[in-house]
Amino acid sequence: MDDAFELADDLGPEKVLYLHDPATGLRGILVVDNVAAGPAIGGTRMAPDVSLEECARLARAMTLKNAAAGLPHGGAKAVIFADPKMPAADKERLVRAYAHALKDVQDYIPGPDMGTDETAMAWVHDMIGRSVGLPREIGGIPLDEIGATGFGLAVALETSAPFGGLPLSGARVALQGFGAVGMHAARFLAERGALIVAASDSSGCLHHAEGLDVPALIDWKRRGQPVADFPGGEARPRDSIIDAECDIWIPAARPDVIHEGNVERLRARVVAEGANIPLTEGAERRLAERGVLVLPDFIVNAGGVICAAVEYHGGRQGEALDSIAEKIRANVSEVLRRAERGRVLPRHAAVEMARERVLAAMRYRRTC
Ligand SMILES: NC(=O)C1=CN([C@@H]2O[C@H](COP(=O)(O)OP(=O)(O)OC[C@H]3O[C@@H](n4cnc5c(N)ncnc54)[C@H](OP(=O)(O)O)[C@@H]3O)[C@@H](O)[C@H]2O)C=CC1
Ligand SMILES: O=C(O)CCC(=O)C(=O)O
Repeated sequence: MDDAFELADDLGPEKVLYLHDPATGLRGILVVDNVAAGPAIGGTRMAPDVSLEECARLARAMTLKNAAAGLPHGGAKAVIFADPKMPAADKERLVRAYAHALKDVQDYIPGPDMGTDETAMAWVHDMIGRSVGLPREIGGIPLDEIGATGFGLAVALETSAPFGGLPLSGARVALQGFGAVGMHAARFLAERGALIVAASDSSGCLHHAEGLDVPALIDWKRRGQPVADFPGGEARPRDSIIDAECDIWIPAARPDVIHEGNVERLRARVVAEGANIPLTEGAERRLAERGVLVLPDFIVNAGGVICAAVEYHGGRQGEALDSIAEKIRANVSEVLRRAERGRVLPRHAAVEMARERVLAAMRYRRTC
């Protein structure tokens, strides 16, 4: 896509910036989608291969997510084109250059995303005094460390049980991605009695029909080991996660991983979208035809940004967790009730609900 205006509709994007710093090699994009409710919060992704279109779709997901959660913030997303596994000193230089490039973009508050973490947000904060998802030592609520999004996913799945979902006790769960979202979702679900029967990362997949030892696997992964090398399960190719025999499937890695070409392989009865935009529209439609309940990303993975907003406004960890539980419970019930009433996909009900809120916020703006 060459022309950013091709992305424009009635909500945004409001601003698209290309960032380039020849001295450090920084190349990046920022899409500020909509700021009607307040300055935009959204993650900064470090990855070599994200398109402008994907960044804009992720920014829109943030607009809808923040509006659905009733936060006084609009939506944005940024990408730094680079390998997140580069040496720490190079990463720090790049992230600091990125922060410097954003110093005057006051309507964007950077948060962590794939390839960035609390430390990266501390560097951004040090440069421009503005970021969320900070380490505890500088007054933050380290949202990835505490597993804010994984906690929200467990609450969402619990809430969905009476609306065509499943009781968590004994449910077999497969997770694609075992990073900040995936590993904590596994932990909170296992605590609620679920069996984690498969998990994958970028290099492989691990299956165990009787349930993986989640705390031991988390410890293993934190020591930098690939999940497939963990001794307590059977190693299989990375994408075998799609074929896992399970009741609940949780994408917690990259966008568009389930599409029309592989959707028939999914065995689950419920999909909880931990990742952002992990299923194509066609795949979601097909799953609905098969009676699979798909819980939409921007409703169920809002735990991280709710936590970030609580931190930004001076709240504490306990308040953040209470707020995540309260908002996600209310939204999942509301969306699934609307979907049932209107006989529409949960995603359509969720978009309708969030758009109503964004449009209402836009009507208060001077420029409206
Ligand atoms: N962090 C948060 O609070 C939130 C994150 N999200 C979304 O959730 C998703 C995951 O984010 P997060 O957990 O923070 O990211 P992390 O970088 O912490 O973890 C990503 C995980 O995905 C794995 N992975 C990457 N590519 C693949 C692949 N092709 N197949 C299987 N696994 C893969 C990585 O493997 P490896 O370990 O080998 O690198 C890693 O385990 C993203 O879409 C993000 O936008 C949404 C809301 C909030
Ligand atoms: O934690 C944040 O502030 C960013 C959240 C985010 O980017 C997301 O929810 O995808």
